[in-house]
Amino acid sequence: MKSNTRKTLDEFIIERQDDFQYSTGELSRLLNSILLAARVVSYKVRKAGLIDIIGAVGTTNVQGEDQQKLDLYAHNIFVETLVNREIVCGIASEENDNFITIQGLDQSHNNKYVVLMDPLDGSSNIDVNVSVGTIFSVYHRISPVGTPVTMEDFLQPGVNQAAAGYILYGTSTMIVYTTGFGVNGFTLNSAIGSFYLSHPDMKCPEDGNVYSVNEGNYVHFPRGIKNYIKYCQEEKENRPYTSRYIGSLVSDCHRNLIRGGVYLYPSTLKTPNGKLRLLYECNPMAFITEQAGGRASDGNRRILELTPTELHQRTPFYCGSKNMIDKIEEFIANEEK
Ligand SMILES: O=P(O)(O)OC[C@H]1O[C@](O)(COP(=O)(O)O)[C@@H](O)[C@@H]1O
Ligand SMILES: [Mg+2]
Ligand SMILES: [Mg+2]
Repeated sequence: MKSNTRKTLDEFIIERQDDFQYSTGELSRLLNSILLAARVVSYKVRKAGLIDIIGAVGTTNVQGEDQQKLDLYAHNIFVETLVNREIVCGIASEENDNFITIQGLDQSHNNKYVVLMDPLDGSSNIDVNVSVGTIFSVYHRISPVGTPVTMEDFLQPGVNQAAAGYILYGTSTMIVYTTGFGVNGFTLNSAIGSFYLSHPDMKCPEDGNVYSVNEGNYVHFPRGIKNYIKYCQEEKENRPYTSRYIGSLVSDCHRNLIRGGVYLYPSTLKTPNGKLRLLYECNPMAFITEQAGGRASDGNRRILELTPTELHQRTPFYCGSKNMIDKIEEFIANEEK
């Protein structure tokens, strides 16, 4: 179907405005701001090899990771865009130790939403031209409007998310998001600068034959996960499964969302809480995956029901096709017997 006969994301947002709780158009404007920033970042990513945006800055973030130029560029573009559009009262980002308080042009602290984000996901793939992404999570504040945003506004369980999504800078630039009424994907026609509905009502197959895990860490994995990986590699039924690991959470989860499959980032002896961050990686990907009929777990509990205690806390993460997550939990439970 030719792009100009498809629905644009702007039209889609207006049409679905009444889905939003507290529907005052603010969440629509917030989503539009994220789209604006995504276009700017996408433009930079697509010519990363030609301009001085590759490589490390020389600083580290609160997780001790070397910050890439594109990490900070994306962080600054999203923060600037959200601040200037007067919609959020606070922002938390992987690239900032603490949350950012946005008081608003009239210093009234009247805005209602907080945004948590991973401005550039898959940083290790930036300078080798492999797909990367941006992940965002939106909550309605719990502190009173008119007062400065608080840490509690960010430390909400994932079930409270008003919206979540990711932008994938891959063969094309896409945005996939949910507001709790299903999952839809839109592709950017960069010649026109509009996102068009390309993946309506996305559904994650209950089963798949792909597993995504960094097997380089195998020796450090818990027994249950080692057993599950052996199970994936067995010559039985529709196995062995295919191993696919891009090393960008957004890209691996996007593939599994469309074709079925499972992404695993287990705890290891070195990192007992795994690597991925609960608030701006796991919660938004879990909300999207569940809304598409998949599942997301820390091996025992539903990710969305975890109660956060720190802004940058990590959690083991298993996400994807429902029956495959059930199987992983089974292997972990058997290990614990
Ligand atoms: O290199 P590893 O340890 O397998 O980790 C890869 C994972 O780490 C991440 O890169 C972490 O995200 P950031 O790039 O945003 O820090 C995920 O995208 C990816 O799935
Ligand atoms: Mg990330
Ligand atoms: Mg990142």
